[in-house]
Amino acid sequence: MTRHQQRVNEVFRFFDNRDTELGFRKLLDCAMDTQKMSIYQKAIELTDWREKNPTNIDTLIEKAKSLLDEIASIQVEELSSDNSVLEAKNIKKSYGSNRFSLGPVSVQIRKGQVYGLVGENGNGKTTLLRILAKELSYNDGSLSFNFKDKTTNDFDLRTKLIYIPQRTEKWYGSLKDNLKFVLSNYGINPEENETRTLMMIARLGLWNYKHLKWSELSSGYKMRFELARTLLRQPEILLLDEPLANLDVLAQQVILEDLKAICNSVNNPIALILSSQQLYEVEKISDKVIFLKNGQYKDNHQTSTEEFGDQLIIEIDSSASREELLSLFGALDLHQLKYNGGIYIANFGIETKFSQVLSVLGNVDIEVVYVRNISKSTRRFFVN
Ligand SMILES: Nc1ncnc2c1ncn2[C@@H]1O[C@H](COP(=O)(O)OP(=O)(O)OP(=O)(O)O)[C@@H](O)[C@H]1O
Repeated sequence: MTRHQQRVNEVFRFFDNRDTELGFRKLLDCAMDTQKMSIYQKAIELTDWREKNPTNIDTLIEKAKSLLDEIASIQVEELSSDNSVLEAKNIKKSYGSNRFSLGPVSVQIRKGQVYGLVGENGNGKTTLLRILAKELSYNDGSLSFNFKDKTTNDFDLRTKLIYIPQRTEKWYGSLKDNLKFVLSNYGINPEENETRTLMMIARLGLWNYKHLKWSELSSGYKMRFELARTLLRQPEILLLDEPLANLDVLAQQVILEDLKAICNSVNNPIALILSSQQLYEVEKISDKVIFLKNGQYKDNHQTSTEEFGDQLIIEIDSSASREELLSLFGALDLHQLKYNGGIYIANFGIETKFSQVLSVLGNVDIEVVYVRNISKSTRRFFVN
């Protein structure tokens, strides 16, 4: 079975389980992979129908499955993503006027992979992203790309390697017209331009916003517009600086899930590196997390053994006093209990199991807001 067929089957299961929200977004991903304008048009019509008939779920499922049948029968060209598309080796950078220095940083990423770049403010995330985007020079190391076709000029490079900064520029006119303008620069004929633009608008959840102006969009939808504009150009590497800033938690989860799915396209996979302060959300979708502290790079996996061994590290939000917790954990192999910004961080020996900690906490009458096992999360770098 091809990867395309596997993806289509997965979407069928979403509709079988009446999960039409995520299912519909995944259906649009599969439709986009076909690169067939006739399929795009049907997906666009279905999006419009769905917006006009939000409560008619049974008919939606029927219509979606019929389109899926058609999508399944189409041969989709699968692009191999075995080799890394970007390789940075021992990159170093320092700003003359500032004591800050970055690196050495080495990164290797393949298409279809998502890397999360995390770290506190001022630790070099933007600097690294801009270096990888070839927007900023570096002092030492090397940076190489392995694109599908050779890049011939700067415009070509800027199509394949796209960096979206934290603050984007204001635009004029309607959202849809701005998106159509992108494709007109690539000499796409008007009919195909309309179809590709509407398809992207549908996929990025912008259907009801397509006639709005910049000033009428919330920051979340401005970010979605930027992504639509970028994805229309079919980049191979996408570097996003803080795409989650100003989004509420739910919107963050939805956009991350969308990004992951879009980057995993069978036909046009993208290597994505995104910086964020939203540690847990980013960790959930990332293939790898890069942590920067004072410009120094930490590989989550490697550093775990060097700094923490196989300790069990637990974060607890509780109004219990330190003494109460110390006495509770007395029977377990507790190495350290720190109070950190309103929450406790407890380090236990490798013999202690998370289930034992949960059991101890569950057997007493103290208030616990949450307990989280951060032994493998980059969160432990932040709190130590
Ligand atoms: N053009 C510049 N000239 C001198 N110093 C700079 C320049 N740009 C950034 N810096 C310094 O480099 C350091 C890293 O900045 P950078 O913007 O890369 O961090 P960041 O992790 O992206 O921060 P934030 O999360 O706040 O955006 C900071 O100390 C910053 O002041």
